[in-house]
Amino acid sequence: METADIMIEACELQRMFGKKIAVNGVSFSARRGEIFGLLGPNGAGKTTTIRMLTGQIIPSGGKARVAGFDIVQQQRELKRVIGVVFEDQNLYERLSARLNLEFSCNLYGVPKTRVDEVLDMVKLRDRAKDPIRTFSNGMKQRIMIARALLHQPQVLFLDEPSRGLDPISAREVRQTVKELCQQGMTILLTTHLMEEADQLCQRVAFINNGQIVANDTPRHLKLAHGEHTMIVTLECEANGETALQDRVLSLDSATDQVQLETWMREGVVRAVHSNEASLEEVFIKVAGVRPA
Ligand SMILES: Nc1ncnc2c1ncn2[C@@H]1O[C@H](COP(=O)(O)OP(=O)(O)OP(=O)(O)O)[C@@H](O)[C@H]1O
Repeated sequence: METADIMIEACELQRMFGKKIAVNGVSFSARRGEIFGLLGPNGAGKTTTIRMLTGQIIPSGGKARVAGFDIVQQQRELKRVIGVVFEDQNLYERLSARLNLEFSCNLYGVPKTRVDEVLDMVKLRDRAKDPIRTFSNGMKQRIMIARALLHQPQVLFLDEPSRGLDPISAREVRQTVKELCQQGMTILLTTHLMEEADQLCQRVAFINNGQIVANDTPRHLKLAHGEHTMIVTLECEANGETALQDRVLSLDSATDQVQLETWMREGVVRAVHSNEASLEEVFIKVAGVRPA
């Protein structure tokens, strides 16, 4: 991997709050154009990690660079290259989407011509004139993302982007995140929704009790830690009628393989499906706790 392609590099990051260790030696890296997911249950240390990487709090130990800038020594440069969306939706409800964004342009010295560009990026230009209070929560979230993109950051940080959203709104937000990634944006998001991470992220790190317990692509994690099973659909006779029944067999068990061969010989197998482990199952196995 070219060093220039590493957009986030965290090395042994640590953060104490009094005697409590919220983040305990976290190391990972994310490449340009990648969606990297930091996954873990409540209190795992996800938000604290993001707050350090975005220069909002100072680490108690360790180092990190974002887009090449040291998160402690080069905060001014850092702020120029990152966009951040935290959970609370602090938009002006009575103002239109456009005025909300123009207000931020004034604050950050960005030309107002940029507003239409970011509205296009989140596919809300047709709603530009409408007051925010008429927007769904998902649309509000996309306006927050648009606002974070005004100054053309290279790395976008999203803390629980679909928390509190209904499934349709959450899907819209995920679509926006995917499109931004396709345009080359590097995105670090936190989530406790394993399904969301599986759909979106090229790489994920599982975090629990302030420590990373696994870090890989969702596919590799599922292959390495998931159980290898298949679902066999059998045709059975019951009370003179034919019924279908699903049975789960382990791919790693010799006994189960013999069983499958027997069913095949008997001609009762209707279908065989591979049964991939979910990321949630892998998290529980690796971290020893539920992600949510
Ligand atoms: N300002 C603070 N003062 C004291 N303790 C804190 C502070 N911020 C976070 N913590 C503690 O640090 C730990 C990690 O919190 P953090 O918010 O990073 O977790 P999280 O993974 O983002 O959880 P959630 O999904 O609930 O937001 C928790 O035990 C939390 O109570």
